[in-house]
Amino acid sequence: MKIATIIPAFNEESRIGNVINVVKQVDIIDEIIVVDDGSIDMTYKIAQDKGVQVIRLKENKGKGAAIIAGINHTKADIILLLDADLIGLTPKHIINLIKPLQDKKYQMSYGVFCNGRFGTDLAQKIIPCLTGQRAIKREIFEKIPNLELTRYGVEIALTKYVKKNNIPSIQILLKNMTHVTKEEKLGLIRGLSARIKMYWEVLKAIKIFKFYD
Ligand SMILES: O=c1ccn([C@@H]2O[C@H](COP(=O)(O)OP(=O)(O)O)[C@@H](O)[C@H]2O)c(=O)[nH]1
Ligand SMILES: O=C(O)[C@@H](COP(=O)(O)O)O[C@H]1O[C@H](CO)[C@@H](O)[C@H](O)[C@H]1O
Repeated sequence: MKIATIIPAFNEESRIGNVINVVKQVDIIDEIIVVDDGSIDMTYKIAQDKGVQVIRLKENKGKGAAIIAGINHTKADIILLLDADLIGLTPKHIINLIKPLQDKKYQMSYGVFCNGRFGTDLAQKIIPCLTGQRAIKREIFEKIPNLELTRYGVEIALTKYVKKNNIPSIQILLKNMTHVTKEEKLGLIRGLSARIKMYWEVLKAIKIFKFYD
């Protein structure tokens, strides 16, 4: 089974290189696709210089659209989604996410931070489905309408669909991992505002995808 890693990235110039370096160490990964979602920093150039496939969206269309743009660029059977701002990612984390699908026991795995940092651990303990670290069979994406419109709601849409259709999925603990928060990226005020916008998009996805309930 072909495996493609898709990394949606919006203004991640100082973080994306580390994530790409780790993915490149995992030899079961056939493709690495970074989707630059309308960044205004050097995300595109840094990813390109790492020698991976980079898709550049002319304007920011949101995480859901970025992921779909990446999926439309590959024929891989298994899609590994990773955020561009991860801290502590190792090849073992990646293999642990992919193995349940390679063994054909599950069609989706989703990673939950633990022993990383209190804040990000807690956030994912409270709402484990809000995680960008997932391995998913490609055909699942093809069955969910309008994923490209979900922005930060993409994880909700995926989770709802999998639950609604009793698709076997498994939670994978991502030990000693965390990610850079919006406040750390943008400062307190802009970070908080971006967080509120994110949770609004998540709530909209819960409402839109209600019929998957
Ligand atoms: O409009 C957006 C917003 C976010 N992202 C990417 O989606 C991932 C998760 O976003 P973010 O880090 O903001 O979410 P958080 O992990 O902070 O909830 C990161 O790789 C972002 O660069 C994106 O591609 N487009
Ligand atoms: O962990 C969380 O509470 C949120 C917000 O993380 P930040 O503190 O803003 O980095 O991030 C999760 O939810 C997002 C929306 O579904 C996903 O895009 C992230 O991948 C996920 O880490």
